[in-house]
Amino acid sequence: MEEASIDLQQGKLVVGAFVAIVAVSIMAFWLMMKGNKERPAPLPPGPRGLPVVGYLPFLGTHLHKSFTQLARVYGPIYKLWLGHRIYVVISSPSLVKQVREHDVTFADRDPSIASKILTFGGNDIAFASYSADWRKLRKIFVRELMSSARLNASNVLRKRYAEKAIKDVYQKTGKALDFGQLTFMIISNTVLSMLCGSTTHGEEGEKLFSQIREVVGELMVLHGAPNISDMIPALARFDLQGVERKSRETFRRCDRIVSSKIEERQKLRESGDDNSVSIEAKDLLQILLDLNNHGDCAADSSITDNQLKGILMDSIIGGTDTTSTTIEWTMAELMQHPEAMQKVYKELDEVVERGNVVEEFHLPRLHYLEAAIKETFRLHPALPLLVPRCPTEDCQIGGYTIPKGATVFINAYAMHRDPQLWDSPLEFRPERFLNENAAKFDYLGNSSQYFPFGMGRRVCAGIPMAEKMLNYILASLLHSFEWKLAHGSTEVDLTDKFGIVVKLEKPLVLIPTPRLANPELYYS
Ligand code: HEM
Repeated sequence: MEEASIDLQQGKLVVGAFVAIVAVSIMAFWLMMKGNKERPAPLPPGPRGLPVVGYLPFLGTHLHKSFTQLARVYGPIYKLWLGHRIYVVISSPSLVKQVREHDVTFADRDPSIASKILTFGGNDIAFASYSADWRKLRKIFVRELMSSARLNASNVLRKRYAEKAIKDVYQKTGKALDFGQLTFMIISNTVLSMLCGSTTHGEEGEKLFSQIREVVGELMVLHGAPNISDMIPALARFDLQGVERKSRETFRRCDRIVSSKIEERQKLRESGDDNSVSIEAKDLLQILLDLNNHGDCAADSSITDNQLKGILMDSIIGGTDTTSTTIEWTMAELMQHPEAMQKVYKELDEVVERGNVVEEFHLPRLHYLEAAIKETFRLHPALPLLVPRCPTEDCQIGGYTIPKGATVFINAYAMHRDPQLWDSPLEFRPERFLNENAAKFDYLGNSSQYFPFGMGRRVCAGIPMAEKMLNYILASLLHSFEWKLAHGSTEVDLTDKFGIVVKLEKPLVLIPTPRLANPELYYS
């Protein structure tokens, strides 16, 4: 009996101990999981900088290149302290995919002091915070400027200015031309006439375009320049690099250009001499002025004076410099690769034929030319770091925390040249964008390794117009002329100059020779 009771007690003890062990293990596991959940993921790794200024003194002048080199050391996501602010740089497709999964969180911007000044206080589309106002402006812009109907109607303008330029170039046969200046002129003429109807001709026109080109160039540098006042707000009032002062000067010049166009139109309206009802002349400015005159700016489609100017500026800047710079880069790469240039000419001869000038209906059949443009975007994305994003809440990417309010750069330049993603990534090979890859790598940001126009809800708002202008103007200039390097050069200098838009440091100077079958085609 006694033995049986001892056995029973021992059995109870064993079961009790077992239950206790299981309970303690469950508790420990629960506590561990709870602890894990509550402990935030760490910040991304990154280089140590100096006290106060952080890593700023080591960044150099070409941010896209410095950021690419740092990724080799710290990996595809890293942070930099620049002054008191944290910057995160992302450069791998899997992390880009995660950013896209948090698209709304990353849809905000945090414009620098310069960008705020230059965009009428963030009253544009590109630098506006993610808000009802941004949605309204972007909707107006896409509906009024980018719809198929509007773009088809403006075909006549692209044709007019391309033909005018071809005629001018024909008269300068055998002479050296600044190719970038030529394309900027065609594009700004086209964009200005889409925006504000008529353009200015003769000497006055030349003066206006050189002003616009200068101002847009300054703007691009100021938007992209690292400014210590942004990083250490306490120093902002000293404006140590003079960025704020320069931005205000540039802004005044921009404002004068935009305001003069608005005043011109208002005078015409008052005098009743405004013929802005025809499809060609019912331009963006007219539509914006109508929306501006609604009076009630809280209403769905009404816009303020600053928003009106902000949209116009975005269209001029977004529409001109990015596109003409890309045409210049494509031409530079083709000049450097005569075998690719010959393939472009062969395709033009087959599709368009030398007895005709290029028309927009030819463009969908110019597959090699399109591949050459895509390859240029891969090597020289006009905005290599896109426009920086700013998460609206703490967010985990790649196992690291990106804190709310950080400035996030997505380094398209690094991914477009990553040897793990592309064969011989530094070689110019349009073939990689032919056949099935033509659709795989589109401009809409569907691929996480190729996105020259950005991605998600802040993707470039001007893609349809950019695509039409790029392909048509390049095809027309190539089909009409053979080009050779000026000054006896045998190589193109492909050194780049950093700004929010990255350009060729030295202008591409070329000599044209006519190649159409009939001289009359230059005077059509
Ligand atoms: C070669 C031509 C162009 C390139 C490479 C380009 C590239 C870009 C890029 C990378 C962004 C930032 C996207 C992001 O943050 O994800 C952007 C934004 C923008 N682009 Fe373009 N762009 C071009 C032409 C144009 C044109 C022709 C226009 C209009 C006329 C335009 C208007 C805009 C606007 C309004 C935004 C701001 C979008 C937003 O924040 O909601 N762009 N562009």
